[in-house]
Amino acid sequence: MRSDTFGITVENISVTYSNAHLALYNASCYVQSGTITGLVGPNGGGKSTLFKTIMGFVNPNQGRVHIDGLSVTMAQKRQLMSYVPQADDVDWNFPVSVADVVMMGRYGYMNMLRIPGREDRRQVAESLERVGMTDFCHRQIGELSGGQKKRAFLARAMAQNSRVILLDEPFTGVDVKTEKRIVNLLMQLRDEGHTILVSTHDLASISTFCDRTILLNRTILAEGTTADTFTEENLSMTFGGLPLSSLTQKHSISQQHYE
Ligand SMILES: Nc1ncnc2c1ncn2[C@@H]1O[C@H](COP(=O)(O)OP(=O)(O)OP(=O)(O)O)[C@@H](O)[C@H]1O
Repeated sequence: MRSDTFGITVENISVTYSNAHLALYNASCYVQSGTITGLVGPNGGGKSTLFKTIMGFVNPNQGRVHIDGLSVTMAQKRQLMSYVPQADDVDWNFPVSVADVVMMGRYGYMNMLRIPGREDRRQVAESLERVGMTDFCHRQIGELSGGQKKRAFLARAMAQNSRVILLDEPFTGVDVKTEKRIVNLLMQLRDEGHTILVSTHDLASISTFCDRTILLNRTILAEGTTADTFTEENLSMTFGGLPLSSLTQKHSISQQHYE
């Protein structure tokens, strides 16, 4: 397909977990370079699985992923992608400070001893400043609010300075002001040339900041510009026949609930 181009190319990916659950089936999509692309689908629809496959944390049983034309392994080596995980995927009891977490984004640039240099410290300070977390840099990560945790992990992704940034539900549990702040940062990063893929259950805000949208329910159901893709018909297909008005309210929708 478009593996020679910039952006993320996902071709015919299927993922089966060890419990035999088929989380993704024959999924193909293209995340265009230099855009913010929203990834939308019901709970259990496979969004995190797609992120983890792109990051190389999960191995597909079929299909291929390319990031800026490179295989996942090569893209990892070149620090091409960074990941802001869902809050549930993080051990908040791990005894590290906010500054330590953000410095982890620089590990790929350090030698085995992981002694930060001047540029590493500068990038960490700048990233903390941009997410408004400088005053919290010595705080243990377990002692942060939900919104502060998201901002700390976004700062880590920014310090990594990778072209591609994946964010798994960055708005869950954050207040309106923090959501706006994160959206503004994502738009700045997009304008600086980063490629951003973001999953969210906040359907009401998708059309305000996502250039493109991918609809996923175990496979890709629709993709394209948000104006073309984010239609009542496509959303009904993805979420199983619910009216648009009920979907664009700020809540998450369980696949099982509507099956
Ligand atoms: N490690 C795992 N082992 C077995 N099954 C898994 C594993 N991780 C996820 N699943 C299953 O795969 C399916 C897809 O999960 P995934 O986390 O990718 O969905 P999601 O779209 O991110 O959901 P949500 O919106 O709730 O975050 C679900 O049915 C889930 O139960």
